[in-house]
Amino acid sequence: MKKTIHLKDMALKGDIKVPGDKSMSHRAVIFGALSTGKTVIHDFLSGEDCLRTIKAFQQMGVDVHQDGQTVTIDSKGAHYFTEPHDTIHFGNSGTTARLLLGVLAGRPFHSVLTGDDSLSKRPMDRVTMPIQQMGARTDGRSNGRQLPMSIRGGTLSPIEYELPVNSAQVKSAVLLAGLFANGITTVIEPIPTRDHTERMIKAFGGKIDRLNHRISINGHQSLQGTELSIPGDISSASFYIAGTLLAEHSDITIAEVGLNPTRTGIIDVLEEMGADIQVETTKYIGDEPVGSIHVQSSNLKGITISGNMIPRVIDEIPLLALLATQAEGETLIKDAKELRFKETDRIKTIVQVLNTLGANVIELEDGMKIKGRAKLQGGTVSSYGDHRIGMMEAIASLITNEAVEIENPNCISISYPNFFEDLQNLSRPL
Ligand SMILES: O=C(O)C1=C[C@@H](OP(=O)(O)O)[C@@H](O)[C@H](O)C1
Ligand SMILES: C=C(OP(=O)(O)O)C(=O)O
Repeated sequence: MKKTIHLKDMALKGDIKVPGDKSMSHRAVIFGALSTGKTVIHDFLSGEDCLRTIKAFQQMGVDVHQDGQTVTIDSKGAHYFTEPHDTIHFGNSGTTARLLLGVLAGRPFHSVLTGDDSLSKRPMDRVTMPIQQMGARTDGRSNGRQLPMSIRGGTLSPIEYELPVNSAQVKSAVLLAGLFANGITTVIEPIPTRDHTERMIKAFGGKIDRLNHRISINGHQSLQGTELSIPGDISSASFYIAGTLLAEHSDITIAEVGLNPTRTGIIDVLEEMGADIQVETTKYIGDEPVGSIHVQSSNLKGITISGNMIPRVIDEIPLLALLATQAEGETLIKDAKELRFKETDRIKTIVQVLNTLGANVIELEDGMKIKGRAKLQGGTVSSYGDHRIGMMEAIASLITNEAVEIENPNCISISYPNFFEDLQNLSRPL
């Protein structure tokens, strides 16, 4: 399957609300299942990845009902989870795999876990190592490092664990396992990563403490079901932000989008690049700031993106690289080796795609160097089955001379099922 798109001579204009945040949608289902009583989730992201999280809990006997963007969970709590009869399939979702490993570590039954080709290549030992230290038993392919894998959980001992990789998924997995441990589990994160787990547990009546880089959680807390709404996903909003900056005479406002500071690195980086962008926090949903982003076409300049900033823009780097091809001067992205462990090796796929379109990007071990003001031609590029690469290619078509033909565009429904319709609705002839 292929999708041909060409948005040259189009501007992006108007107001939009993007679908619910993917990270928060996963976590709302997880905490709803771990809680006692009824949970109602509004504005849930009904993308393939989050549906995998729902299915996993249904397989453990939890009553989860999805009706469009509303999810209702009736749970008696984790003690009532039952051993799944069948393999649990995590599809393409790294978040489901890592966070569910944390939950299953604390359940005294056996589960067999699998994923699609991409997920089966991604490292799981970053999670199995700490949960084994806590007392879970796991084994899997490649010496236990990759899916398919099996897990038998049980009573866990608390640990103090310093993250060897800057990953919110690993942090969250250890904290979730910590809920089943006899005592206080502490995760030390040298560089802050997204903190939706820490914020959301409070909405379910849980307690978690942060002291500088140390996050501590007590085992055996009783969580209570709740009603909550999921704000728009800033990672999805970023595609339109990038498109607006690239296309002439463009001006959009994105409403009701999550503005958690661990996720707004994209705004800070774009401001440094010279973007005309304004952000306003209008309310809080639970502990999460929510508001609007207003952006207009801008001339950008190249910068260096590195260090502590990387986890705050980790999923936006495909877009930042595209923007850098049009900025004045050179952009350097470094300290971003984690990109090699995403749905694709995103350092390789970004470089490959942008160079095929006519850019000048040099691959580095931990990032890339991008020459600005390149004339992008267009052509045929694959999404490589990676939703964020596919969407970046569609946005590139705003500035390519010829059309962009995207091979395997279907993967976009992993995080944004109506992406092409929403993009079309924002596009106006110049
Ligand atoms: O915790 C999460 O919801 C996520 C964390 C990030 O992964 P890592 O924690 O592996 O960096 C991010 O790339 C992913 O899209 C979602
Ligand atoms: C890396 C991503 O997700 P996951 O790790 O959940 O597959 C992503 O959405 O870009």
